[in-house]
Amino acid sequence: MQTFLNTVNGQPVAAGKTFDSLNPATGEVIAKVACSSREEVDQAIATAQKAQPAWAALTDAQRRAYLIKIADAIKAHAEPLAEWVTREQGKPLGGDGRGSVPGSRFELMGCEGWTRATAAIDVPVEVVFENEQRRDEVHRQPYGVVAAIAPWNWPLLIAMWQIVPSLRMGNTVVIKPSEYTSACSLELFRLIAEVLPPGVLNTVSGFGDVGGWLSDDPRIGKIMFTGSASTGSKVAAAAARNLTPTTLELGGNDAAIVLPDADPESIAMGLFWGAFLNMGQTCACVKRLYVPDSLHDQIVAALAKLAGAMPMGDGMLPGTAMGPIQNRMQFDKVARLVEAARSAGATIVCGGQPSEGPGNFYPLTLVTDIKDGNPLVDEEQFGPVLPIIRYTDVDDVVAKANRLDVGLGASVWSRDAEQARAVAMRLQAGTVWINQHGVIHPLVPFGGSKRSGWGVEFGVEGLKSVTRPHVISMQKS
Ligand SMILES: NC(=O)C1=CN([C@@H]2O[C@H](COP(=O)(O)OP(=O)(O)OC[C@H]3O[C@@H](n4cnc5c(N)ncnc54)[C@H](O)[C@@H]3O)[C@@H](O)[C@H]2O)C=CC1
Ligand SMILES: O=Cc1ccc(S(=O)(=O)O)cc1
Repeated sequence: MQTFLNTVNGQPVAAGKTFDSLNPATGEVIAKVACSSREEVDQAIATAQKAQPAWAALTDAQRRAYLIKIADAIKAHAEPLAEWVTREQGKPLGGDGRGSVPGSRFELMGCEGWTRATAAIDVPVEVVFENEQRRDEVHRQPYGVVAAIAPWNWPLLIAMWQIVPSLRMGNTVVIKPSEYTSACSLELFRLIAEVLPPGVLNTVSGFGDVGGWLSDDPRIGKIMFTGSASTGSKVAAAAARNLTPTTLELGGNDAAIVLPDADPESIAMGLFWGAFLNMGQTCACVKRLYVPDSLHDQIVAALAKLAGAMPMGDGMLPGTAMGPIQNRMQFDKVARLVEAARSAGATIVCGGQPSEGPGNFYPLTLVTDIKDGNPLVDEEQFGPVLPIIRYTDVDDVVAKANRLDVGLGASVWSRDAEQARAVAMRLQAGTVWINQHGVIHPLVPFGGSKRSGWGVEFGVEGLKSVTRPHVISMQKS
């Protein structure tokens, strides 16, 4: 069985302790993964620190050229990487074209596309003030070593969102993948490190303690964390001790509001994938669907029809549209929330019973006759379950959408763009989509409001977030 190793200074690090990586579709052990010791974390940070000045001294054009090499390497290895993602994360291989199931190949296409798009962004020097006496320019300087801590839901894509902007702006990186998806991640990082100067991208792996050692190190110039709010708050506490600037991308509980003029048939597919992309294991998935009384039955029927048409199984098998839940912790959470809803009298329209046999398979589940306050509505399920809640009054539904302490995304669905925009403007979320949900873009800032995070990723703002401003202020006369 293959053991996946860390890469430090461009070299594999011999494994001391290892842990198992499981296939969520079968429960089988598919790989061994090195577990970093405290000394190895220390060494990875020291290596990144040593390599950083030379990396920052390259011109922006040279670093952009490295990003293109990274994109080319991803493209060249996309298929085996996609297979590892499917075996370890569970999402189906799917396709990479319009109309195909968005699975591992889609994730790899995103990794490549995001890298190329980030290489193409300009971050010009800003002249913020100029008159006859003075000129003030804002340049950007890298923070130094970025500590990146990644989750298991989109293990490669989210890691790329941390690595690529950091490198582009002259930082070096130490990244820790989730313990649930380390094999596919370490393989990607190894391939990327191969095309970079030694020490520019380094990896550590293991459990929460490894993430803790990394985020609590005073040599770290910037932390980029994606994961749960509870871990995010531990990372923030470590960052506070060292005064380390930190970006946090945490969970959400996105509301989608269908307005009474919407056409159920034409929005059903967008709502479906908005809720069930990656089996709902996506931060910016619809987690609560609010529908007007007048459209309730039509929307429920249209979503149930789509749910019934999605074959679920091992993502390596052709034709699979939906895979397993990635891990038992998440599976148990989903099962508990559905049971809580059922015992409170909710209707389980479809799904609701875990499949027999090996693997973390949980059917696509639609739940109606449920209200705000039920744990299935109020807690982020992060799985293949969607509560559908009736409403009659738009002011009331806006208040419901805004009542939780998280605010990553939200969406409004209507035939009338202006009416939808007016509702969108009242929603408390980092992004409010209209007639789509979770459709992120490499040039558009993405981040949470309230307790869904700190800061944004993507676009110019994302690049600025891995730098500090450096003001050059000149007297002219
Ligand atoms: N915003 C997002 O993109 C994501 C949010 N989530 C949310 O998080 C929940 C649990 O997902 P997990 O991946 O288990 O999240 P998690 O927060 O437990 O883990 C995320 C990463 O943090 C690391 N970590 C754990 N303890 C740490 C510590 N004390 N210091 C530093 N790093 C530490 C983990 O090893 C992993 O690499 C989900 O139910 C979902 O609600 C999960 C994945 C992505
Ligand atoms: O399209 C892919 C995609 C969309 C959202 C996210 S998350 O919200 O950051 O989890 C991940 C991948």
